[in-house]
Amino acid sequence: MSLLEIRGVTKSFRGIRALRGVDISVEEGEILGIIGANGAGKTTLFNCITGAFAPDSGAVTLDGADITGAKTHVLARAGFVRTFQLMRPFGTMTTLENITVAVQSRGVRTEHAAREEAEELLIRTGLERWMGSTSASLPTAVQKRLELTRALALKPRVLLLDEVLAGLVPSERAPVLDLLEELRREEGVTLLFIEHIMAAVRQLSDRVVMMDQGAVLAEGAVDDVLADPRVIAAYLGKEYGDAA
Ligand SMILES: Nc1ncnc2c1ncn2[C@@H]1O[C@H](COP(=O)(O)OP(=O)(O)OP(=O)(O)O)[C@@H](O)[C@H]1O
Repeated sequence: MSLLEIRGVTKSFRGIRALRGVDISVEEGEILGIIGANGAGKTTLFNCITGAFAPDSGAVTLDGADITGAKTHVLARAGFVRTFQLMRPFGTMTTLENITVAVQSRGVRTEHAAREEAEELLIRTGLERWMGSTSASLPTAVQKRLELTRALALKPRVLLLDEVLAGLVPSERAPVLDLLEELRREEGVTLLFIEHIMAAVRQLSDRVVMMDQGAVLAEGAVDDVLADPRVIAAYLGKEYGDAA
């Protein structure tokens, strides 16, 4: 049994079939890259896994337990943490306050202990010089690292990243990728990430799923999927120039 199993998941929005029977299994500790053109259904899949939407049909299981349509807070307790394409830190709070709140949300801790842990995390993710800055004032690249630090503070079992590298220039991507590699090495976190930057998909993925028009078109080892003529025709042929 895989850690996370998505079976026959469908979801429509007023006649638009965003997901048409998606089957994906994810092993514990695996890093799964999810690629596909705009509108392929990637974000809707995340929404169906993390409880933002209930699927119309199909099932999602975690460790064999049915979590289909469970509420976001129940899934958060089960260890699902998600980042969004548009980041959502509390803009008027400082970086340190944001991470302290995330640490506290894991359970009852004294404010002092939570703050200490938050400081350690911010040092680890290279954000110590921004500890006192309000989150809204940070440059995009730093906000992305803050979003990842917040995810780390929640100690995820399954982490879902939605285009965490979007809007970053290549030199800004490297520290984010290093952080994700470290997460894999040191925390053994199971990671599902949606990404258009193919260099990052190649670097991080143990396996890749390519979605097209609400369905899985190809899946397997990263080199095989990226060389698959159907993937090139449906996605890479159009976008690889920009994405690579
Ligand atoms: N809340 C919603 N209401 C209506 N339609 C939606 C909603 N969410 C997604 N859709 C539609 O479902 C389809 C799949 O969208 P989705 O955002 O999942 O694609 P995506 O692969 O994540 O694309 P992108 O790479 O642009 O983020 C699209 O046609 C989209 O317009």
